[in-house]
Amino acid sequence: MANKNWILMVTAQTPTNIAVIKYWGKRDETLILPINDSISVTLDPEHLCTTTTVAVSPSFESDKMWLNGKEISLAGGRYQSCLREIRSRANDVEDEEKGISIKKQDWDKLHVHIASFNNFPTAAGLASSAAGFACLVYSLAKLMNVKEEQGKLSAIARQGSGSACRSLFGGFVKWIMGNEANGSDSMAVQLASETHWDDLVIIIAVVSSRQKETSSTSGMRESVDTSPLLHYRSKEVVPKRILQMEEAIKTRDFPSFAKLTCTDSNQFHAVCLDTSPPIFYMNDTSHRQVLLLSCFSVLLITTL
Ligand SMILES: Nc1ncnc2c1ncn2[C@@H]1O[C@H](COP(=O)(O)OP(=O)(O)OP(=O)(O)O)[C@@H](O)[C@H]1O
Ligand SMILES: C[C@@](O)(CCOP(=O)(O)OP(=O)(O)O)CC(=O)O
Repeated sequence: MANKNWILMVTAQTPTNIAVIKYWGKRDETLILPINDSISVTLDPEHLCTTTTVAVSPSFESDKMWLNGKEISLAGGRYQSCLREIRSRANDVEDEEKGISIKKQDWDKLHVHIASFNNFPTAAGLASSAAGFACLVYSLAKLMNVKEEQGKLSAIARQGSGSACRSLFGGFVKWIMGNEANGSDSMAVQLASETHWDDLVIIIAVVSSRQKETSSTSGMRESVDTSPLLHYRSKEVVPKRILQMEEAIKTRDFPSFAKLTCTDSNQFHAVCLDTSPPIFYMNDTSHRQVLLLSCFSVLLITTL
């Protein structure tokens, strides 16, 4: 690696996912382990998605990241966890055309530059962290020739943002909460592929592009600490709903799918109100939309 005049790049695109049985609450904040299973639908990549380019070069002096054109700090534990986990699984990379040969052991000394763009509002309740961290992990894994299967990669993306583990798969996806203290069994699995339910159309109505006042991370922390309803929900309600939702997806039973989705979303917002001080994610426009759409018997999957 004496020659410093080379650069190797990988670009990937990852869609966001919308939870139909929601994740809200962690049992481990560092490893990002949830208090209940969740199920989501991954959107088509051409709609709401993240595009991330990761590059490596011997001339880079430190790891750096730009989000939507602005440099952000990689110091946070979440970015560091993803980088560390992927680096520890890196393999040899050969690019004969460019005359590049990176040995497994070189990856610890090389730095990466990351540029990521969301084609939808960031931190506004449309799961930008899901698409963002899934895309980051996927593109880094490609760059470093990581050979793990998708489930293992989902467990790494989970350490960036919980919902990100579900965006590693298309179609209908379940995040199994797992029981192990080290998080090894907390990962996403695909329930059904993107072609399973072709006539299901998801409409995303963006009622505000403004950044949420309470991030999901701090919101769920406050709910875990103060909401009795959340603990009832995670133990008594979600396990049954997960089974019912899996059945509704398997049999393409739209009335059940729609009812479960709306009921779960309403309970999620009820938990937010039960949190002290209460969290308000819906605004007047979203309330009016939910009412209007229920009049037309159409399903609106509320993202938050
Ligand atoms: N493309 C990206 N690459 C890496 N990190 C990202 C990307 N987009 C967003 N993030 C991270 O995710 C954070 C936003 O996460 P947050 O959970 O608050 O909002 P959201 O994911 O848009 O909404 P929600 O999860 O509530 O639906 C950003 O502040 C940033 O740290
Ligand atoms: C309401 C949700 O969208 C919350 C998503 O929360 P995040 O995955 O963004 O939270 P962190 O794990 O702290 O990054 C429900 C869901 O996607 O299941």
